[in-house]
Amino acid sequence: MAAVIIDGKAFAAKVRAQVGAAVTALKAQGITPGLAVVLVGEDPASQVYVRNKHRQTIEVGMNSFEHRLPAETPEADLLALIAQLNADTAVDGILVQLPLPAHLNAELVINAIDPTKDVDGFHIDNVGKLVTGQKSMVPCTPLGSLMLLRDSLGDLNGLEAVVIGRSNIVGKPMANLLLQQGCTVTIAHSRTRDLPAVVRRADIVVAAVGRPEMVKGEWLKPGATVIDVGINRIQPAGADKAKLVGDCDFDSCAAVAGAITPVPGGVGPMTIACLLANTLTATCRRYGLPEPVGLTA
Ligand SMILES: Nc1nc(=O)c2c([nH]1)NC[C@@H]1CN(c3ccc(C(=O)N[C@@H](CCC(=O)O)C(=O)O)cc3)C=[N+]21
Repeated sequence: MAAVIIDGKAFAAKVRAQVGAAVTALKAQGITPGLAVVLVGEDPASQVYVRNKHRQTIEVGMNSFEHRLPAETPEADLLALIAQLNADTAVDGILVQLPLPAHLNAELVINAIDPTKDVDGFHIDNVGKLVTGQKSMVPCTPLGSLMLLRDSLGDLNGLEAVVIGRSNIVGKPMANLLLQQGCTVTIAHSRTRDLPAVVRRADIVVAAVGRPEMVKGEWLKPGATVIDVGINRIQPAGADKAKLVGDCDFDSCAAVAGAITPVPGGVGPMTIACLLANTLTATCRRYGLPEPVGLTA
């Protein structure tokens, strides 16, 4: 069996086009959504992401406010910037790029963001709302993954889903979204006994562990839908260039799965598209306008 390759790049372009059309309509009413991105320090990977976010924010017609702070920024200064962005009426969404330098308390910083502007969905209010099924801002990577799953499978009710990874930014919110969709959800992690046997039950596998090519095709139930959230830069032996791989061993998984997301070109582009979708949603809620259709959980 050869799996369908889920084209996250193309799907993300469609999401951005829908966001762009909605932004055009908002602008006709005098509203321009604004996204503020805060980057502390000079992590090279983070710089690339922040640049991509900035470019795509402009492309959909939103205002992009970038704040680059030195790595040694005191916590009080960062909190002061967040307070300023919370109060700024031109700012509808705020994202503080993670990871933060070690001297900064990420939990404290995230929870200082106005939850209605928390387009990452990491604020404790949004986490609590997601878990209890209240309207919230939903983390971008899980939201993007859910959009791809719904597009591939339609109704998810009753399906067995295994999420590998229990992080606050992917594993836990993903599991909650799938539960809300009526899936029977298992969260597997580094302490899980016999991971291959657990994965073999799954109609849906979401791999978010950060271990290059860990999930093998032999682990999968034939026909399973595989969402690979991993983005790992590896240096293949003998090659001079680093290569991007997921948490799934793509070739062996694609031979068994019914559908699978590639890396790159799968979940990654959906993450940024959903950041823009969340910024649009936050703007609509703020002005009491109808929310965009199909861009929320
Ligand atoms: N507060 C916060 N929110 C985030 O959402 C957040 C963050 N911090 N810190 C870093 C991670 C990482 N992240 C990615 C976004 C897009 C791609 C993406 O577009 N990837 C492309 C290729 C990227 C490449 O070539 O390096 C792809 O998979 O096709 C990847 C990773 C968002 N993050």
